[in-house]
Amino acid sequence: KKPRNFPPGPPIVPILGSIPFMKGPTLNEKIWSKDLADRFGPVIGLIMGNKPFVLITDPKVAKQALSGDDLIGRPRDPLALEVRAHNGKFFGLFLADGDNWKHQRRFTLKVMKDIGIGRSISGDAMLFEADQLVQKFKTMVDRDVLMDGQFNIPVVNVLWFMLGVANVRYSYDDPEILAFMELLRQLFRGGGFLKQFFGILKYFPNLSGLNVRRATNQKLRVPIQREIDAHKLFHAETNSHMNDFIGQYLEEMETDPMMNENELMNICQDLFGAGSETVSSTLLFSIAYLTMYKDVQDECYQEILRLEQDGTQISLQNQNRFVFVNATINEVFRKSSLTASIIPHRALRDTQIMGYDIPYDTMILTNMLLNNNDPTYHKNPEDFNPKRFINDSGKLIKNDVLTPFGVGKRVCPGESLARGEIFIFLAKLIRAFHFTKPLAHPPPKGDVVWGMARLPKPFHVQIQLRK
Ligand code: HEM
Repeated sequence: KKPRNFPPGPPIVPILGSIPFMKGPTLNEKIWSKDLADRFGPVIGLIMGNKPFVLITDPKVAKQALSGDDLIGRPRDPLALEVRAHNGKFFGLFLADGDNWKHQRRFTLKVMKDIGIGRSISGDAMLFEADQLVQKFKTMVDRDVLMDGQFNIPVVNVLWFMLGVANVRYSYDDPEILAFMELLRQLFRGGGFLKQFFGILKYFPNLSGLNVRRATNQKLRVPIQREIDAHKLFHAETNSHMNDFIGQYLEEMETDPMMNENELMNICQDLFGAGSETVSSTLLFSIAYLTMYKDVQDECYQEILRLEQDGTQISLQNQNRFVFVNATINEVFRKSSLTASIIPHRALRDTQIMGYDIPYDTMILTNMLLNNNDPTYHKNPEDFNPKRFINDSGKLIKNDVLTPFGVGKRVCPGESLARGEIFIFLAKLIRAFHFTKPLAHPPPKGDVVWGMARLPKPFHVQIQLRK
């Protein structure tokens, strides 16, 4: 049964809930369709399986709803409970909620600000990785190259750098990092939030991918645990201060009873899980769009050259001066809609949105995919046009509707890190290479495959060294 005064939505039937009354061939297409918003408006009440679920399609309503405290829980995903919970409780950042989550998040944000983006040293790590990538790409020029996974190692290296192995970087053929990366990829590509509507899937662990997810998760913990142990040993032997994330967390544990090794392990898993495929996929989408829209690629290159001639090098400190490159990155976020929605939220108490009743435990999603393609917010949304993010005075426009990192109290803690990395990698690549259509394969079209997010379908390009 639908709850009383629930937001408007399609009728429901037993077991499947609203699904038979939603248009589209797949569950993803049914949920993110324009049809639902056209029929029911900005706040839509659905029943999925037997669970109440509210989809917010208006960006202003989403911003307001998510900035309060009522809707910042995370649903108790029955499949994630099997894989990540201890005694029925979630730890870390991604899946947890409540006071413990708030505490861990506050500490993580503080340390990430100190070491992640605020310090030039992490910018140096990004520049170093970007230069290695340029060297790697130089071995692939003048032929068709399959773009799939090229950015994973440099992106994971930057994360390892921040978490705790500042003096070690993995090379492109290191078997251990390749295996680690493949696990992250499997988790992200095979995942999908919508499976959680159907708790029954946990009784079919092979069919639902639960067994693979469980094994992958176990394997991911191994190198993280090794680093935690190495930090503990180093601290015990030298008693010296450690300024990377793992080191700072271990030191905090000595005085703060809410911090413990289990939380630390879960946070590290979350940072890798949320911070690798997202960034590398955005970079892949960027290469696809730059190849498709040569004029945009040329304008990025001209900006980089112009600033270089004025003495402005590609660096985190100078990031804001590269207006057109940053506008292009925003347009990649909009056009790809890598994140079609926020990660599902949960009502922590009975509450209201726009006068409708939202009962405790209701799942909440937004529809950023729809907003990103809505002509009310983005003129001619089908065009790839970075200039929509630049005003008449040549400054970057902050567009409140484009929110790839979410909004409100659970907004992505990795936004600055991600934007910094994407900028540095992309600017360095555009400076060195020209990306053109492949010779013997179909040209990229920005095609998407669904996993935990909308991910780029592998495509071919030709890489030419700029003279
Ligand atoms: C292109 C890159 C990225 C995009 C588009 C992205 C987007 C998002 C979105 C939409 C959310 C959900 C917000 C919500 O539920 O309301 C999120 C959460 C999160 N992201 Fe990111 N993200 C990116 C990169 C990163 C990076 C680099 C890191 C860390 C190193 C990271 C760590 C996290 C974590 C830990 C959460 C969960 C936060 C919580 O629930 O408190 N993300 N991200």
